Amino acid sequence: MSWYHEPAATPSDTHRHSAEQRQAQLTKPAGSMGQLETVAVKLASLQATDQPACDNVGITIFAADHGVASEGVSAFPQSVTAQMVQNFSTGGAAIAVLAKSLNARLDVINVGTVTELPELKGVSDQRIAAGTANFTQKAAMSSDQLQQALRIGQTAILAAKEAGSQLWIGGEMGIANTTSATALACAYLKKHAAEIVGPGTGLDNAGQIHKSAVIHRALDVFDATSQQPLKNLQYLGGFEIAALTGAYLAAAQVGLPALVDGFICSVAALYAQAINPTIKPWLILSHKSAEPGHQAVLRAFDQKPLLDLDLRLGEGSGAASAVPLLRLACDLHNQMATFEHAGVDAKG
Ligand SMILES: Cc1cc2ncn([C@H]3O[C@H](COP(=O)(O)O)[C@@H](O)[C@H]3O)c2cc1C
Ligand SMILES: O=C(O)c1cccnc1
Repeated sequence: MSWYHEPAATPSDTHRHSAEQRQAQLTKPAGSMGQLETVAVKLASLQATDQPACDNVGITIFAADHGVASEGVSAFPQSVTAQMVQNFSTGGAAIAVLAKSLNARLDVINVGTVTELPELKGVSDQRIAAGTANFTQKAAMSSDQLQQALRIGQTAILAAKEAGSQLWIGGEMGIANTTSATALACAYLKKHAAEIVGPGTGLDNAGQIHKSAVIHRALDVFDATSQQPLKNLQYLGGFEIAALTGAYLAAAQVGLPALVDGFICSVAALYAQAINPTIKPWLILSHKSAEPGHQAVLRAFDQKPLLDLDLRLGEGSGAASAVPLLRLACDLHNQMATFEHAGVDAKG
């Protein structure tokens, strides 16, 4: 049995129960704070505490290039992946600004840009290869490379846990990775590419038709429609997507709640869940991406994302944007008065 098949930690039923009881006693009609209530209860159960908190947030961005970029499936050139890694390091990228504003720790792991990068502040060079292979021609990566990527994700989680994170956010950067994520979603959800393909960084209609044909071709070549998540990841994935999958698996195993970002991260989480269904309780969906495929992927989780802001960036930016909401949910849970304490009459 590989490490990722080991069962996830067990959320605390005792703390879930007492958090539910506390919510019922707070000075508001029961359920009136909607998902802010349920997510606070969930965090109390996952963190096994009466005082859930998201003060210490760890963010890890995995970056890698994709061979399938050579099929012309992105509105941007492949060089942007490595350039954005530099932008993460110097603080100009959206996720860097969000992390700073949230006072969250940001770690960037280069799992496979095509170009080698100089030493950069906050960036760890763990390149598995110079990008994946073009998966319309051959498997994106070898099974050994897949194992490496999963392990890198696991190691990142151990570091986040060690640093005292109460909540972990994964993010990704990789030009053409919506093509990889869409192919993976098609393989798992048994969809045709044309049903769920989207613009990614901004393809027009013709571009999306071409992208869909490329995915269709890849799925034809590999017959990857089987429910074999590891094989699908190897054939159609990216190093950053597989690292995210490994990270979601490990987060659940070490008992670290993971706030899942948009389309690409959700696909990685979907695959983590397929590999090891026990991890399910540890995933919190942050937002619904504007990328059309996300709708279909979200249906495979039995929870509603917190936000719907038409975001479609990636980098973990949607998850980071939901952190203030989670902090508010925790404050409400921890600080509101009960009916009894405030002398407010309870429901008759
Ligand atoms: C400047 C820039 C910053 C980004 N940050 C995230 N992405 C997002 O866009 C890419 C996926 O879209 P596609 O499959 O169409 O290439 C990923 O790198 C994703 O993280 C970016 C894209 C660009 C251009
Ligand atoms: O939702 C996402 O993760 C996303 C959407 C478009 C481009 N990159 C990422």
